[in-house]
Amino acid sequence: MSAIVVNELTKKFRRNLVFNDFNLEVFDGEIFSIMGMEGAGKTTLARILFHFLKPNKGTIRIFDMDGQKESKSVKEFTGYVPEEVWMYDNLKPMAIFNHTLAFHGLKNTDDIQSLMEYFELDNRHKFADLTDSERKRVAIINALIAKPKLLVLDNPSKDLSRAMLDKLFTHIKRLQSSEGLSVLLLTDDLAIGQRYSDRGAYLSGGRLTGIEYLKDKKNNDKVLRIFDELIDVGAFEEIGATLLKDESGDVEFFYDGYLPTLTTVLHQQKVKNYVLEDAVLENKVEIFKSGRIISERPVPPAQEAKTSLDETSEKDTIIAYDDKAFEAEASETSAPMEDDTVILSEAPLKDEAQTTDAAKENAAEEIAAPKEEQAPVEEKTAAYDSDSMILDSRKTQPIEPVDSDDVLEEKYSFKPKKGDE
Ligand SMILES: Nc1ncnc2c1ncn2[C@@H]1O[C@H](COP(=O)(O)OP(=O)(O)OP(=O)(O)O)[C@@H](O)[C@H]1O
Repeated sequence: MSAIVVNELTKKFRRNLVFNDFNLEVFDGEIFSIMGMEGAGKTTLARILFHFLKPNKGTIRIFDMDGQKESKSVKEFTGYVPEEVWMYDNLKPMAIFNHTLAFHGLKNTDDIQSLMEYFELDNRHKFADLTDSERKRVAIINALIAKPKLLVLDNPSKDLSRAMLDKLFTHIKRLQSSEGLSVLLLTDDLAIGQRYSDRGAYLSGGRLTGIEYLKDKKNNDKVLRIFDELIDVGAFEEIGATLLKDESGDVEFFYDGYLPTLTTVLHQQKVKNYVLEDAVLENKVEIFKSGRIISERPVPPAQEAKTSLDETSEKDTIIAYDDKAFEAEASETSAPMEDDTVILSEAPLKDEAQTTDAAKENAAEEIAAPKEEQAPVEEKTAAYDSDSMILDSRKTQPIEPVDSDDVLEEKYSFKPKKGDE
């Protein structure tokens, strides 16, 4: 049984088609990341999964339960850490956690203490007075103490330092092997997705592209640079190459297909001056920033047509879970960020309405409020210094108002009991 199965999901906000026949399967016990630019639809997907938003079309099954009709039961064994955390401002973390345990009928109060220590959180301040990082950690602990089978994390890197993220995923991986926890990680940071997931995919144009095994994955991603004049770009695109740069005498493609096919085309096109190099994450980021889609990997021909392969093309690049490879890539891709490539806190959407049913259904659950970001105090670990791989499509994704019946619930909060503060 899979943790999540989404079938032919379509979601639009007025004329803005966010999901278009979108399909997803997250296996039981895996960490799956969906990586996409800001505005690609990650938060919308999370809200649909938890029935806070109604899709126009499609089915959602969470551990084989109907994500919409049985959403209340689904919430009993799932945890959601939203990008923007909303909680009752006057409560201290401990009171919030005790409420959550009571809601789930659990008594594991020991977990609260150990998780607070692990995530370096104390109980001195009310929620309203916490930093964004502390609020996010409250949401994480709140989700974990309910012992979920599935955890959905929406953009955790927005408020957490790399060191804290590393702690979070160390803990998650422990739960993955001891309890079989499944995780859906939604992120606009490719490095985070690649770093922590078993499998991942890119969300673009309302669909998932390029599902990849990231753990221990050796891949074939290349960048081809051609310095000849008058190149037939179409001939390369036909075999799945994605155009990165098109200037006379300086053309670049991203290619992750079968290399002999590429060298055949190079040969046919009589290309003389070219370089084929291992791609770095930055190349993929470039593609996603530009809105282009990495083509499906072409199927290799049955008979390997061995041609005069460029020496460098024989060398595989290791992306993802191997630490050393990650560090190597991180150092290659740590170029300064462009002006428009910063993480930004998404302003809460004011045009969403709330229905009383959904509000009731989620009473006594999480979660948090938007706040100006403060610099996290945790130390950065050297391996995670490639901060530059953040995607941002703000300028191309205006927020449109939505019909009120599109939204089942925007915020979910709970009412505190007397004496909680
Ligand atoms: N309630 C809403 N009303 C109207 N448009 C919406 C609403 N919620 C989301 N959208 C639009 O849907 C698209 C997807 O937004 P969403 O927040 O899901 O993206 P995202 O990938 O999570 O981005 P971010 O990283 O900024 O959170 C955007 O174009 C956004 O403007």
